[in-house]
Amino acid sequence: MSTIEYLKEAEDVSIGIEQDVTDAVHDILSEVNERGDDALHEYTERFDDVELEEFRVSETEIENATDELTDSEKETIDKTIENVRAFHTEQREHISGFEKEFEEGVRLGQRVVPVESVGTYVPGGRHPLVAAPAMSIVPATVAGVDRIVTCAPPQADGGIQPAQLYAMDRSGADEIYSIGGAQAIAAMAYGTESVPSVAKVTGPGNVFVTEAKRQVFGHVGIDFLAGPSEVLILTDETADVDLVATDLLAQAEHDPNSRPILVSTDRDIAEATIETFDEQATQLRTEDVARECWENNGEVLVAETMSDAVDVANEYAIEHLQVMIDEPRSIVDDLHNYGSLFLGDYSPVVFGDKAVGTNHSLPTLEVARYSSGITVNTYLKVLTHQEATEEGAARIAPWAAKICELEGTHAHQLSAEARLRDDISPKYGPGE
Ligand SMILES: NC(=O)c1ccc[n+]([C@@H]2O[C@H](COP(=O)([O-])OP(=O)(O)OC[C@H]3O[C@@H](n4cnc5c(N)ncnc54)[C@H](O)[C@@H]3O)[C@@H](O)[C@H]2O)c1
Ligand SMILES: N[C@H](CO)Cc1c[nH]c[nH+]1
Ligand SMILES: [Zn+2]
Repeated sequence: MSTIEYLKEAEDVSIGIEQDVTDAVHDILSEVNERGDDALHEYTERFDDVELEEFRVSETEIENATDELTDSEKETIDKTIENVRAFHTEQREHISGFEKEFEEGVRLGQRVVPVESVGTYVPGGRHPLVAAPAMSIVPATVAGVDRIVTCAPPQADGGIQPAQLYAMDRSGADEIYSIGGAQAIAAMAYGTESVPSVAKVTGPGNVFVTEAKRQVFGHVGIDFLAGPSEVLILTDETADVDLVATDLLAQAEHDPNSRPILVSTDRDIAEATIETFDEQATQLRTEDVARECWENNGEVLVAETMSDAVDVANEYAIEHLQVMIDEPRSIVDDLHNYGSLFLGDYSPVVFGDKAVGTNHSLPTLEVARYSSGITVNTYLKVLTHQEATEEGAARIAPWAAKICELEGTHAHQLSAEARLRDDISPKYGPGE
């Protein structure tokens, strides 16, 4: 049993999505499915406050966005895309097919092939996230996906924010649409007059986007649920309180529904962080959202021992797990539920969010208990195959037939028995 004490506890500890969001999203999905572009126009006016003639972004708009950026801005974005490509290319090299003779005359194997078409959502409501296109689109290009469709919400002028649009194009999107929220997920899942349907929808977003992905799952594939950002920082008595507070704020500013959590083995550090968080928040241009988030969802826990703290981290199965203790590597083997792990004072979440090359599209809502974040695997299928020679088949047929007999699957039994050969097949049948 872990011994922990809450200095600050979120009032509503439910990690689920509220029923009113579920209902609203259900309506949006049904309307887009039934009425296509007409519904997209209505929702874009209602939620994004713009009227659009075309959802598809033209080559000219992409060129204009590119012209609006300075060389240095473009180089910065290119560098992030390059880093994400390098990391995911390495990842691809560690996923392989194989074929092997498991029994004489029976070869079994697997091939790794890309999903044919994907739709990637790029968040852009509060902040048009500029590194986000690389995170969803680049791994799809590395996997070899044939058709990559991508959507981001329109800004006040009706277009996608220039730096974000540039990043979507440079990351390798084939088709870019200016559509946000649940309606974008619906369009990519069901297809409309303007937007093609795809086999799998991926990418993070707010609660509406996340719930929409949950509801379209089955009709199309999804990556996993990647909702409002979360961080759990684990500290001991050596932590630098200023850094801890800064890094909590960095996720709190994302969304009022974000979850910034501190678990410390040292009470003084925990109390000082609460004070410092408050002081630093006043300096932020994003203070309102960060405070609302901290007020509703911020948590501070004191754990008696490091082992208790590790148990708490595993129970939370948080999106970003930041370890700011004397020897961060000493507990790595004990940590097994997280989206991505950040070790030491010099590896803040923002590096993974924006720059180093690991993926920032990560599971939230305790989904890290069963899923990892976006990897090249997200866009691949592992397809198995088998080939037996006549002799190999004759060796397998008896026991396949026997299993069928036990089940009563008669046609299966006959299919197996059609491959028996008196000279090879071992004896089988009742009593043998
Ligand atoms: N888990 C991850 O990997 C990850 C990564 C990046 C970002 N994020 C999260 O993405 C989110 C981005 O959220 P955002 O809101 O800024 O952008 P967003 O693009 O996810 O959502 C904006 C859209 O939400 C829709 N919307 C807004 N209010 C609505 C309402 N009342 N009803 C129905 N639809 C509505 C609008 O259509 C709008 O276009 C944040 O929560 C952030 O934490 C998560
Ligand atoms: N922290 C987010 C993942 O939850 C990713 C991100 C992108 N830009 C800023 N943050
Ligand atoms: Zn972030």
